[in-house]
Amino acid sequence: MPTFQAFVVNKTEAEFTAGVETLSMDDLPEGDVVVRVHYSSVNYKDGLASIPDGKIVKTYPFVPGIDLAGIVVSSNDARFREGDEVIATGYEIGVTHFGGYSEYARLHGDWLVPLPKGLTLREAMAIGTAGFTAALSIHRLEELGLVPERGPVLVTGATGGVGSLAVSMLAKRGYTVAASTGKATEHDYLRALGAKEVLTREDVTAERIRPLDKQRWAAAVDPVGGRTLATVLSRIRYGGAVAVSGLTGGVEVPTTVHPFILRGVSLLGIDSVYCPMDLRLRIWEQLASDLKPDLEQIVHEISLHELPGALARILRGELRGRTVVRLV
Ligand SMILES: C=CC(=O)SCCNC(=O)CCNC(=O)[C@H](O)C(C)(C)COP(=O)(O)OP(=O)(O)OC[C@H]1O[C@@H](n2cnc3c(N)ncnc32)[C@H](O)[C@@H]1OP(=O)(O)O
Ligand SMILES: NC(=O)C1=CN([C@@H]2O[C@H](COP(=O)(O)OP(=O)(O)OC[C@H]3O[C@@H](n4cnc5c(N)ncnc54)[C@H](O)[C@@H]3O)[C@@H](O)[C@H]2O)C=CC1
Repeated sequence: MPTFQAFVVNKTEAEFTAGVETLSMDDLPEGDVVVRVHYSSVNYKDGLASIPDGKIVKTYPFVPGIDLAGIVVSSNDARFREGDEVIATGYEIGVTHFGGYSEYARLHGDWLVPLPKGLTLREAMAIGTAGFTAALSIHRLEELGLVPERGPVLVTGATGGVGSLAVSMLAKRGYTVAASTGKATEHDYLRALGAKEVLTREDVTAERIRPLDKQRWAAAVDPVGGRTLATVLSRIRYGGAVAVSGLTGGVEVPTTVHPFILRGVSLLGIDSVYCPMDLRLRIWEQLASDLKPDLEQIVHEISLHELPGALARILRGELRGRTVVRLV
């Protein structure tokens, strides 16, 4: 039986291990489509899946990787045929179902998105869950009426995956982008992506969060959460909105009702994982066309063997932009 390489995490009462192992097709979970994975990517959630108490992985041994893109090698699902290029992100992938850090994956056809014209498999993974989340955030804000004329849009955690892609997409769409980062060395990177103003983490995370503060931004894309989200809510302009997707800055949000009831501010929750397939397909089409970000400035490529270092770095907030994992 043919064997292949995968990054496997295992947790027993005695120890936690993580590393590249040789697997066979019989090790893969059930599913109707087998994919030769060409690229995967590194997301914050994958970082959590690679540590003992990340609360992502439920059963061990396990292959993490919430994103993958590759070519169908066999299919019992009439919608997919050998040779089709596909993307899979979210659902149970890399959480309860073996994920993308593997040369082969067996998946449910319901989770697969045909690779849209205008994207390569590598570009699809440079976007990945992070870019999909940034695009979904922009889509939800625009559904609520956001247009460039409304005023500047803030992106928090701006050098990260969601953040970098949001800055690039918003700037290409004509928005005036303010980007906040804790990395003093990355201001030029953010300006190159299209940010007009670069703020520090402290600028957007107040020591004392006021119920209402000076109105600054028409909207915000926020993958940070925590005290940053509470501060940003108090500074959103009348009728504006914040699309929150993440928790790198913490899960407790010490806000009040005031921004919501006195300024009509909306808080939009962004979930990429169970995003319905019809909307998912529309967002990927946009990512391949009018929302396609400038990926080459953002992407960095690694091998399966370099994953442990990248996963540790994303948890320390040290990765810049997007990291794709090459499996071919
Ligand atoms: C790409 C996406 C992301 O990056 S999202 C950010 C990464 N995700 C996380 O950090 C979440 C990690 N999980 C946790 O911290 C915990 O599971 C929890 C705080 C979300 C909930 O913990 P708790 O111990 O309070 O409850 P349970 O784990 O028993 O779950 C209660 C209830 O919620 C359902 N649930 C759990 N996780 C999720 C999820 N990710 N999405 C949707 N629903 C979830 C779980 O099934 C339980 O429901 P029930 O009907 O009672 O079975
Ligand atoms: N809701 C959803 O469907 C999704 C949620 N997410 C969440 O979004 C967040 C970002 O994900 P990625 O872009 O993949 O991660 P990333 O690590 O690439 O980006 C996170 C950014 O936050 C910054 N950061 C870290 N600690 C911080 C702090 N205390 N205060 C302010 N900034 C801080 C980092 O420096 C980095 O720039 C994560 O919490 C992730 O779980 C990501 C994708 C989908």
